[in-house]
Amino acid sequence: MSEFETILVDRKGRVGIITLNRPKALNALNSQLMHEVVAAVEELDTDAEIGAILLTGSEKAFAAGADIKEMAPKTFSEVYGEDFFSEWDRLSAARTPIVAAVSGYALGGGCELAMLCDFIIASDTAKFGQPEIKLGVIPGIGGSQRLTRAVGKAKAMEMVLTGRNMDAEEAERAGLVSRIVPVAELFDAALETATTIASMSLPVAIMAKEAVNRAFETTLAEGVKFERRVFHSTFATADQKEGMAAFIEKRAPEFKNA
Ligand SMILES: CC(C)=CC(=O)SCCNC(=O)CCNC(=O)[C@H](O)C(C)(C)COP(=O)(O)OP(=O)(O)OC[C@H]1O[C@@H](n2cnc3c(N)ncnc32)[C@H](O)[C@@H]1OP(=O)(O)O
Repeated sequence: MSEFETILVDRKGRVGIITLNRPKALNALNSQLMHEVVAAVEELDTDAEIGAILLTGSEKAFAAGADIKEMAPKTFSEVYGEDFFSEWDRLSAARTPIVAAVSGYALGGGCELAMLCDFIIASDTAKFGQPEIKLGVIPGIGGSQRLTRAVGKAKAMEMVLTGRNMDAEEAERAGLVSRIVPVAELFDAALETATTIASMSLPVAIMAKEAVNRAFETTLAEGVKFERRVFHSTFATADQKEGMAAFIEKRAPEFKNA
């Protein structure tokens, strides 16, 4: 695994763990951190030994947003010219399931990074928000789109226009997070979830992820048709044979990721 300065990368079994590590800046997402997270995800994504990725921050902050100090002096020609923040889009191309474990602040780019993951497990101290408007800008890493799809127009519009934060309970009620756990249990709970995902057949997990994501990109009829075709494809895997044989023989499956 490559050497990184703003993140820590570790492995537990088949789970790749990326921990944002700029504690003094509450994990503010500067360019170096962005390059490193994207590189680490891409590296883990192409590693056949990895079946799930866990992305987390510190207890106080998952990430307090894009780095305001780095961004402040930039000009229009610079941000437009370099298509500033477009590098984050590469996370959407990852096929391996990515779980975000969020404690404390997930604001602006931090909330957007969590939403770039496949789902979010939150601690009871988590706070989500898109406060960019208070800085005279708007979300730029997909927040206006992903937050709206996650929580609906009314809540997303209020948050984006006022910069109000949501606590973990509101985020769970609104559908932004899959569940809340006590802060002391967050890492273990998220790792257990990621380990469960990594214990499944990787090609089938990738197909399942692709099918759920298709719901955001297409009509219901097209989405159901896509799901049906991918479901049919699972019968081309050895793991479908193994999974069903294991059930019938009353034993645990031994998936070969094939
Ligand atoms: C523009 C786009 C597309 C996306 C964005 O993400 S814009 C940024 C959105 N985020 C924010 O506006 C949140 C900014 N941060 C805060 O409001 C506060 O830091 C806090 C409420 C999250 C926490 O407040 P607290 O008093 O507990 O801590 P601070 O003393 O304010 O912060 C500690 C340390 O971290 C630096 N910091 C925090 N957030 C950022 C950031 N987004 N960018 C750069 N630096 C950040 C903060 O300046 C302080 O460092 P110094 O003591 O060295 O100033």
